[in-house]
Amino acid sequence: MYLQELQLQHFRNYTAANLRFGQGINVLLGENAQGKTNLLEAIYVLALTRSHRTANDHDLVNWQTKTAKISGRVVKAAGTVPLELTFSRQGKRAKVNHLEQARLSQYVGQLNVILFAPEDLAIVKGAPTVRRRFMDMEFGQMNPRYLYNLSQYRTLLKQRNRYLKDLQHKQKKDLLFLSVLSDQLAAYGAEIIAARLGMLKKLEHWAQVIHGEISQGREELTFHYATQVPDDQLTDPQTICAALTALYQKQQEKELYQGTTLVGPHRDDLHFQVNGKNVQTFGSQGQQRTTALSVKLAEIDLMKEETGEYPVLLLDDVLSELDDARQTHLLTAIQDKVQTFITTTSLSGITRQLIKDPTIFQITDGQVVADGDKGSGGATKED
Ligand SMILES: Nc1ncnc2c1ncn2[C@@H]1O[C@H](COP(=O)(O)OP(=O)(O)OP(=O)(O)O)[C@@H](O)[C@H]1O
Repeated sequence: MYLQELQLQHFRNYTAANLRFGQGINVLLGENAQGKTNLLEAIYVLALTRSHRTANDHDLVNWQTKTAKISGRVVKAAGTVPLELTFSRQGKRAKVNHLEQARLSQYVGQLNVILFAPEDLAIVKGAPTVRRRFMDMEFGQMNPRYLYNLSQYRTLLKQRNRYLKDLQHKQKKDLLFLSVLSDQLAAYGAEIIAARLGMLKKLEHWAQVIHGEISQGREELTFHYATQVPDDQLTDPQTICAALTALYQKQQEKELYQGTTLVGPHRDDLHFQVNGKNVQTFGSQGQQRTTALSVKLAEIDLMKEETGEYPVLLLDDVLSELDDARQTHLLTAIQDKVQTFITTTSLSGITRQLIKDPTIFQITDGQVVADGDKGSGGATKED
Protein backbone atom coordinates (compact mmCIF):
# COMPACT_ATOMS: atom_id res chain seq x y z
CA MET A 1 0.00 0.00 0.00
CA TYR A 2 1.05 3.59 -0.34
CA LEU A 3 -0.18 7.02 0.65
CA GLN A 4 -0.92 8.88 -2.54
CA GLU A 5 -2.21 12.16 -1.16
CA LEU A 6 -2.28 14.01 2.12
CA GLN A 7 -4.19 17.13 3.07
CA LEU A 8 -3.66 19.00 6.31
CA GLN A 9 -5.76 21.76 7.81
CA HIS A 10 -4.57 23.51 10.96
CA PHE A 11 -2.46 20.51 11.95
CA ARG A 12 0.47 21.60 14.21
CA ASN A 13 2.38 24.34 12.32
CA TYR A 14 0.63 23.58 8.99
CA THR A 15 -2.19 25.96 8.19
CA ALA A 16 -3.01 24.19 4.96
CA ALA A 17 -1.15 21.66 2.86
CA ASN A 18 -2.06 19.53 -0.11
CA LEU A 19 0.57 16.95 -1.01
CA ARG A 20 1.06 14.17 -3.52
CA PHE A 21 3.70 11.60 -2.70
CA GLY A 22 5.91 9.25 -4.68
CA GLN A 23 5.50 5.48 -4.33
CA GLY A 24 9.16 5.02 -3.44
CA ILE A 25 11.30 7.16 -1.15
CA ASN A 26 10.03 10.60 -0.11
CA VAL A 27 12.60 12.82 1.57
CA LEU A 28 11.28 15.57 3.88
CA LEU A 29 14.12 18.05 3.95
CA GLY A 30 14.40 21.14 6.12
CA GLU A 31 16.14 23.00 8.91
CA ASN A 32 15.30 22.30 12.55
CA ALA A 33 11.81 23.13 13.82
CA GLN A 34 10.29 23.70 10.35
CA GLY A 35 7.69 20.93 10.45
CA LYS A 36 9.37 17.74 9.14
CA THR A 37 8.44 15.59 12.13
CA ASN A 38 5.00 17.22 12.24
CA LEU A 39 4.40 15.98 8.69
CA LEU A 40 5.58 12.48 9.55
CA GLU A 41 3.41 12.60 12.66
CA ALA A 42 0.38 13.57 10.52
CA ILE A 43 0.85 10.37 8.47
CA TYR A 44 1.26 8.35 11.66
CA VAL A 45 -1.88 9.88 13.16
CA LEU A 46 -3.83 9.32 9.93
CA ALA A 47 -2.96 5.62 10.28
CA LEU A 48 -3.46 5.13 14.01
CA THR A 49 -5.70 8.04 15.11
CA ARG A 50 -3.17 8.92 17.81
CA SER A 51 0.25 10.46 17.94
CA HIS A 52 3.52 8.82 18.91
CA ARG A 53 4.62 12.11 20.49
CA THR A 54 1.71 13.19 22.63
CA ALA A 55 -1.16 11.57 24.48
CA ASN A 56 -3.12 14.81 24.21
CA ASP A 57 -4.89 15.15 20.86
CA HIS A 58 -5.31 18.85 21.42
CA ASP A 59 -1.55 19.34 20.94
CA LEU A 60 -2.09 18.39 17.29
CA VAL A 61 -4.38 21.34 16.64
CA ASN A 62 -2.72 24.55 15.46
CA TRP A 63 -2.40 27.00 18.35
CA GLN A 64 -4.44 29.65 16.48
CA THR A 65 -7.48 27.42 15.94
CA LYS A 66 -9.79 24.84 17.53
CA THR A 67 -10.13 22.18 14.85
CA ALA A 68 -7.59 20.23 12.82
CA LYS A 69 -8.17 17.91 9.90
CA ILE A 70 -5.96 15.30 8.26
CA SER A 71 -7.15 13.50 5.18
CA GLY A 72 -5.49 11.24 2.68
CA ARG A 73 -5.88 8.64 -0.04
CA VAL A 74 -4.37 5.22 0.44
CA VAL A 75 -3.78 3.04 -2.58
CA LYS A 76 -4.07 -0.71 -1.94
CA ALA A 77 -4.28 -3.80 -4.12
CA ALA A 78 -8.06 -3.77 -3.68
CA GLY A 79 -8.51 -0.09 -4.57
CA THR A 80 -8.15 3.43 -3.22
CA VAL A 81 -9.41 4.31 0.25
CA PRO A 82 -10.05 7.91 1.34
CA LEU A 83 -9.41 8.49 5.05
CA GLU A 84 -10.29 11.52 7.15
CA LEU A 85 -9.69 12.48 10.77
CA THR A 86 -10.98 15.59 12.52
CA PHE A 87 -9.77 16.77 15.93
CA SER A 88 -11.77 19.28 17.92
CA ARG A 89 -12.77 20.02 21.49
CA GLN A 90 -15.65 17.55 21.03
CA GLY A 91 -13.13 14.74 20.39
CA LYS A 92 -12.04 13.03 17.19
CA ARG A 93 -14.06 11.80 14.26
CA ALA A 94 -12.81 9.23 11.79
CA LYS A 95 -14.10 8.52 8.31
CA VAL A 96 -13.29 5.72 5.89
CA ASN A 97 -14.64 6.13 2.36
CA HIS A 98 -16.44 9.27 3.63
CA LEU A 99 -18.38 7.19 6.17
CA GLU A 100 -18.01 8.00 9.84
CA GLN A 101 -16.74 5.06 11.93
CA ALA A 102 -18.40 4.52 15.30
CA ARG A 103 -15.35 2.74 16.69
CA LEU A 104 -11.76 3.77 16.16
CA SER A 105 -10.80 0.06 16.11
CA GLN A 106 -12.81 -0.17 12.86
CA TYR A 107 -10.77 2.65 11.37
CA VAL A 108 -7.26 1.54 12.38
CA GLY A 109 -5.70 -0.86 9.90
CA GLN A 110 -6.78 0.97 6.72
CA LEU A 111 -3.33 2.54 6.47
CA ASN A 112 -0.49 0.58 8.04
CA VAL A 113 2.63 2.44 9.08
CA ILE A 114 5.87 1.57 10.81
CA LEU A 115 7.67 4.43 12.46
CA PHE A 116 11.39 4.26 13.13
CA ALA A 117 12.76 7.14 15.19
CA PRO A 118 16.01 7.44 17.17
CA GLU A 119 14.01 6.55 20.31
CA ASP A 120 13.30 3.16 18.72
CA LEU A 121 16.94 2.31 19.10
CA ALA A 122 15.91 2.31 22.77
CA ILE A 123 13.51 -0.55 22.16
CA VAL A 124 16.25 -2.83 23.44
CA LYS A 125 17.75 -0.65 26.15
CA GLY A 126 14.71 1.34 27.24
CA ALA A 127 12.10 0.71 29.91
CA PRO A 128 9.58 -2.16 29.58
CA THR A 129 6.84 0.37 28.71
CA VAL A 130 8.65 1.08 25.43
CA ARG A 131 8.47 -2.60 24.43
CA ARG A 132 4.85 -3.01 25.57
CA ARG A 133 3.89 0.06 23.58
CA PHE A 134 5.76 -1.33 20.60
CA MET A 135 3.82 -4.61 20.78
CA ASP A 136 0.48 -2.87 21.26
CA MET A 137 0.92 -0.36 18.44
CA GLU A 138 2.22 -2.88 15.91
CA PHE A 139 -0.04 -5.80 16.69
CA GLY A 140 -3.06 -3.52 17.08
CA GLN A 141 -2.65 -2.29 13.50
CA MET A 142 -2.61 -5.82 12.15
CA ASN A 143 -5.37 -7.20 14.31
CA PRO A 144 -8.54 -5.21 15.19
CA ARG A 145 -9.46 -7.88 17.77
CA TYR A 146 -6.19 -7.17 19.59
CA LEU A 147 -7.00 -3.47 19.69
CA TYR A 148 -10.50 -4.16 20.98
CA ASN A 149 -9.24 -6.50 23.73
CA LEU A 150 -6.61 -3.95 24.69
CA SER A 151 -9.11 -1.14 25.11
CA GLN A 152 -11.42 -3.36 27.18
CA TYR A 153 -8.45 -4.43 29.28
CA ARG A 154 -7.35 -0.83 29.90
CA THR A 155 -10.83 0.21 30.99
CA LEU A 156 -11.15 -2.75 33.36
CA LEU A 157 -7.63 -2.23 34.69
CA LYS A 158 -8.46 1.37 35.64
CA GLN A 159 -11.66 0.21 37.32
CA ARG A 160 -9.88 -2.58 39.22
CA ASN A 161 -7.06 -0.27 40.33
CA ARG A 162 -9.59 2.27 41.57
CA TYR A 163 -11.41 -0.48 43.48
CA LEU A 164 -8.16 -1.77 44.99
CA LYS A 165 -7.43 1.78 46.18
CA ASP A 166 -10.91 2.00 47.73
CA LEU A 167 -10.33 -1.30 49.50
CA GLN A 168 -6.92 -0.10 50.63
CA HIS A 169 -8.48 3.04 52.13
CA LYS A 170 -11.32 0.95 53.59
CA GLN A 171 -13.90 2.86 51.56
CA LYS A 172 -15.07 -0.49 50.15
CA LYS A 173 -15.12 -3.96 51.67
CA ASP A 174 -16.62 -6.25 49.05
CA LEU A 175 -13.92 -8.73 47.98
CA LEU A 176 -16.47 -10.56 45.85
CA PHE A 177 -16.68 -7.57 43.50
CA LEU A 178 -12.87 -7.59 43.30
CA SER A 179 -12.95 -11.20 42.15
CA VAL A 180 -15.57 -10.35 39.51
CA LEU A 181 -13.27 -7.63 38.19
CA SER A 182 -10.30 -10.03 38.37
CA ASP A 183 -12.12 -12.66 36.28
CA GLN A 184 -13.04 -10.13 33.62
CA LEU A 185 -9.56 -8.65 33.54
CA ALA A 186 -7.98 -12.12 33.33
CA ALA A 187 -10.16 -13.02 30.33
CA TYR A 188 -9.07 -9.96 28.30
CA GLY A 189 -5.49 -10.17 29.61
CA ALA A 190 -5.24 -13.79 28.45
CA GLU A 191 -6.41 -12.86 24.93
CA ILE A 192 -3.75 -10.15 24.78
CA ILE A 193 -0.96 -12.42 26.00
CA ALA A 194 -1.95 -15.24 23.63
CA ALA A 195 -2.07 -12.81 20.68
CA ARG A 196 1.30 -11.31 21.62
CA LEU A 197 2.89 -14.77 21.80
CA GLY A 198 1.51 -15.71 18.38
CA MET A 199 2.66 -12.47 16.73
CA LEU A 200 6.04 -12.51 18.46
CA LYS A 201 6.75 -15.98 17.14
CA LYS A 202 6.22 -14.77 13.59
CA LEU A 203 8.13 -11.53 14.19
CA GLU A 204 11.02 -13.48 15.71
CA HIS A 205 11.27 -15.59 12.57
CA TRP A 206 11.66 -12.52 10.31
CA ALA A 207 13.97 -10.72 12.76
CA GLN A 208 16.22 -13.79 12.95
CA VAL A 209 16.70 -13.84 9.19
CA ILE A 210 17.55 -10.10 9.08
CA HIS A 211 19.78 -10.15 12.16
CA GLY A 212 21.64 -13.14 10.70
CA GLU A 213 22.22 -11.21 7.46
CA ILE A 214 23.44 -8.02 9.16
CA SER A 215 25.74 -9.92 11.52
CA GLN A 216 26.89 -12.12 8.61
CA GLY A 217 25.70 -15.25 10.34
CA ARG A 218 27.68 -14.65 13.52
CA GLU A 219 24.69 -13.93 15.75
CA GLU A 220 21.36 -15.56 16.42
CA LEU A 221 18.56 -13.35 17.72
CA THR A 222 15.81 -14.87 19.86
CA PHE A 223 12.84 -13.34 21.72
CA HIS A 224 11.62 -14.17 25.18
CA TYR A 225 8.22 -12.97 26.44
CA ALA A 226 8.68 -12.20 30.13
CA THR A 227 5.53 -12.72 32.18
CA GLN A 228 4.53 -14.06 35.58
CA VAL A 229 2.37 -16.69 33.89
CA PRO A 230 4.38 -19.94 34.13
CA ASP A 231 5.96 -21.07 30.83
CA ASP A 232 4.04 -24.36 30.71
CA GLN A 233 0.74 -22.45 30.92
CA LEU A 234 1.53 -20.06 28.07
CA THR A 235 -0.66 -21.96 25.65
CA ASP A 236 -4.28 -21.12 24.74
CA PRO A 237 -6.27 -18.15 26.13
CA GLN A 238 -8.29 -20.39 28.53
CA THR A 239 -5.16 -21.80 30.18
CA ILE A 240 -3.55 -18.35 30.41
CA CYS A 241 -6.80 -16.96 31.88
CA ALA A 242 -6.82 -19.66 34.58
CA ALA A 243 -3.16 -18.91 35.35
CA LEU A 244 -3.86 -15.17 35.68
CA THR A 245 -6.84 -15.80 37.96
CA ALA A 246 -4.67 -18.02 40.18
CA LEU A 247 -2.00 -15.30 40.28
CA TYR A 248 -4.56 -12.64 41.34
CA GLN A 249 -5.65 -14.90 44.18
CA LYS A 250 -2.09 -15.61 45.22
CA GLN A 251 -1.10 -11.94 45.18
CA GLN A 252 -4.32 -10.51 46.60
CA GLU A 253 -2.80 -9.35 49.83
CA LYS A 254 0.10 -7.66 48.08
CA GLU A 255 -2.26 -5.96 45.61
CA LEU A 256 -4.51 -4.74 48.44
CA TYR A 257 -1.47 -3.40 50.25
CA GLN A 258 -0.13 -1.59 47.17
CA GLY A 259 -3.57 -0.61 45.83
CA THR A 260 -2.74 -1.62 42.26
CA THR A 261 -2.86 -4.58 39.85
CA LEU A 262 0.50 -6.32 39.81
CA VAL A 263 -0.11 -9.09 37.28
CA GLY A 264 -1.10 -9.08 33.62
CA PRO A 265 0.03 -7.96 30.18
CA HIS A 266 0.47 -4.35 31.42
CA ARG A 267 3.36 -5.66 33.54
CA ASP A 268 4.92 -8.04 31.00
CA ASP A 269 8.07 -7.41 29.01
CA LEU A 270 9.90 -8.62 25.95
CA HIS A 271 13.54 -9.66 26.13
CA PHE A 272 15.86 -9.92 23.17
CA GLN A 273 18.72 -12.39 23.27
CA VAL A 274 21.75 -12.68 21.02
CA ASN A 275 23.40 -16.09 21.06
CA GLY A 276 21.38 -16.84 24.19
CA LYS A 277 22.46 -13.76 26.16
CA ASN A 278 20.16 -10.84 27.00
CA VAL A 279 21.16 -7.96 24.67
CA GLN A 280 19.83 -5.34 27.08
CA THR A 281 22.30 -6.38 29.76
CA PHE A 282 25.17 -7.95 27.87
CA GLY A 283 24.94 -6.62 24.31
CA SER A 284 27.37 -4.10 22.85
CA GLN A 285 25.91 -0.85 21.48
CA GLY A 286 26.36 -2.28 17.99
CA GLN A 287 24.44 -5.45 18.86
CA GLN A 288 21.67 -3.38 20.42
CA ARG A 289 21.39 -1.28 17.26
CA THR A 290 21.42 -4.33 15.01
CA THR A 291 18.69 -5.88 17.15
CA ALA A 292 16.52 -2.74 17.00
CA LEU A 293 16.99 -2.49 13.24
CA SER A 294 16.24 -6.20 12.72
CA VAL A 295 13.06 -5.96 14.78
CA LYS A 296 11.89 -2.86 12.90
CA LEU A 297 12.63 -4.36 9.49
CA ALA A 298 10.99 -7.62 10.56
CA GLU A 299 7.78 -5.69 11.20
CA ILE A 300 7.64 -4.82 7.51
CA ASP A 301 7.70 -8.50 6.56
CA LEU A 302 5.27 -9.44 9.31
CA MET A 303 2.75 -6.82 8.20
CA LYS A 304 3.04 -8.04 4.63
CA GLU A 305 2.43 -11.59 5.85
CA GLU A 306 -0.55 -10.60 8.01
CA THR A 307 -2.27 -8.04 5.79
CA GLY A 308 -1.08 -8.94 2.31
CA GLU A 309 0.35 -5.42 1.80
CA TYR A 310 3.61 -3.75 2.64
CA PRO A 311 3.15 -0.95 5.20
CA VAL A 312 4.37 2.62 4.80
CA LEU A 313 7.70 3.25 6.54
CA LEU A 314 8.34 6.49 8.42
CA LEU A 315 12.01 7.17 9.23
CA ASP A 316 12.32 10.13 11.56
CA ASP A 317 15.90 11.34 11.51
CA VAL A 318 17.09 7.80 11.93
CA LEU A 319 19.54 7.34 9.06
CA SER A 320 22.11 9.63 10.64
CA GLU A 321 22.00 7.36 13.71
CA LEU A 322 22.99 4.29 11.70
CA ASP A 323 26.47 3.52 10.40
CA ASP A 324 27.05 2.90 6.68
CA ALA A 325 26.59 -0.86 6.82
CA ARG A 326 23.28 -0.68 8.70
CA GLN A 327 22.09 2.22 6.53
CA THR A 328 22.88 0.18 3.43
CA HIS A 329 21.01 -2.79 4.83
CA LEU A 330 17.95 -0.73 5.63
CA LEU A 331 17.81 1.08 2.28
CA THR A 332 18.39 -2.11 0.32
CA ALA A 333 15.66 -3.92 2.27
CA ILE A 334 13.00 -1.30 1.50
CA GLN A 335 14.02 -0.35 -2.03
CA ASP A 336 11.31 -0.84 -4.65
CA LYS A 337 8.78 -2.36 -2.27
CA VAL A 338 8.03 -0.03 0.64
CA GLN A 339 6.86 3.57 0.37
CA THR A 340 9.17 5.43 2.73
CA PHE A 341 9.26 8.90 4.25
CA ILE A 342 12.62 10.12 5.53
CA THR A 343 13.07 13.34 7.51
CA THR A 344 16.47 14.93 7.43
CA THR A 345 18.15 18.29 7.81
CA SER A 346 20.67 17.47 5.11
CA LEU A 347 21.04 15.03 2.26
CA SER A 348 24.74 14.67 2.93
CA GLY A 349 24.23 12.18 5.77
CA ILE A 350 22.31 9.85 3.49
CA THR A 351 23.92 7.36 1.15
CA ARG A 352 22.20 8.88 -1.88
CA GLN A 353 23.37 6.36 -4.42
CA LEU A 354 21.24 3.82 -2.51
CA ILE A 355 18.09 5.89 -2.86
CA LYS A 356 16.77 5.47 -6.35
CA ASP A 357 14.74 8.34 -7.69
CA PRO A 358 13.62 10.01 -4.45
CA THR A 359 10.85 12.61 -4.30
CA ILE A 360 12.19 15.51 -2.29
CA PHE A 361 10.04 17.94 -0.33
CA GLN A 362 11.58 21.11 1.04
CA ILE A 363 9.90 22.17 4.30
CA THR A 364 10.14 25.71 5.63
CA ASP A 365 7.98 27.06 8.42
CA GLY A 366 5.01 24.78 7.79
CA GLN A 367 5.12 25.15 4.02
CA VAL A 368 6.08 22.37 1.66
CA VAL A 369 7.55 22.68 -1.80
CA ALA A 370 8.06 19.57 -3.90
CA ASP A 371 11.33 19.27 -5.76
CA GLY A 372 10.80 19.51 -9.53
CA ASP A 373 7.52 18.42 -10.98
CA LYS A 374 7.65 14.80 -9.79
CA GLY A 375 5.67 14.97 -6.61
CA SER A 376 3.47 17.94 -7.59
CA GLY A 377 3.27 18.62 -3.91
CA GLY A 378 2.46 22.05 -2.69
CA ALA A 379 1.22 23.86 0.27
CA THR A 380 -0.27 27.17 1.08
CA LYS A 381 -0.07 29.10 4.26
CA GLU A 382 -2.94 31.27 5.38
CA ASP A 383 -2.15 34.59 6.97
N1 LIG B 1 -0.03 22.77 17.81
C1 LIG B 1 0.92 23.50 17.23
N2 LIG B 1 0.59 24.67 16.57
C2 LIG B 1 1.53 25.41 15.96
N3 LIG B 1 2.84 25.08 15.92
C3 LIG B 1 3.23 23.95 16.54
C4 LIG B 1 2.29 23.11 17.21
N4 LIG B 1 2.97 22.04 17.73
C5 LIG B 1 4.27 22.23 17.40
N5 LIG B 1 4.44 23.35 16.68
C6 LIG B 1 5.69 23.90 16.13
O1 LIG B 1 6.09 23.11 15.02
C7 LIG B 1 7.48 23.40 14.78
C8 LIG B 1 8.13 22.29 13.99
O2 LIG B 1 8.22 21.09 14.70
P1 LIG B 1 8.82 19.71 14.11
O3 LIG B 1 8.91 18.83 15.28
O4 LIG B 1 8.07 19.21 12.94
O5 LIG B 1 10.28 20.16 13.63
P2 LIG B 1 11.31 19.42 12.67
O6 LIG B 1 11.29 20.12 11.35
O7 LIG B 1 11.10 17.96 12.66
O8 LIG B 1 12.67 19.80 13.41
P3 LIG B 1 13.89 18.92 13.98
O9 LIG B 1 14.79 18.72 12.81
O10 LIG B 1 14.50 19.85 14.98
O11 LIG B 1 13.35 17.67 14.55
C9 LIG B 1 8.07 23.77 16.13
O12 LIG B 1 8.63 25.06 16.03
C10 LIG B 1 6.87 23.82 17.09
O13 LIG B 1 6.89 24.95 17.91
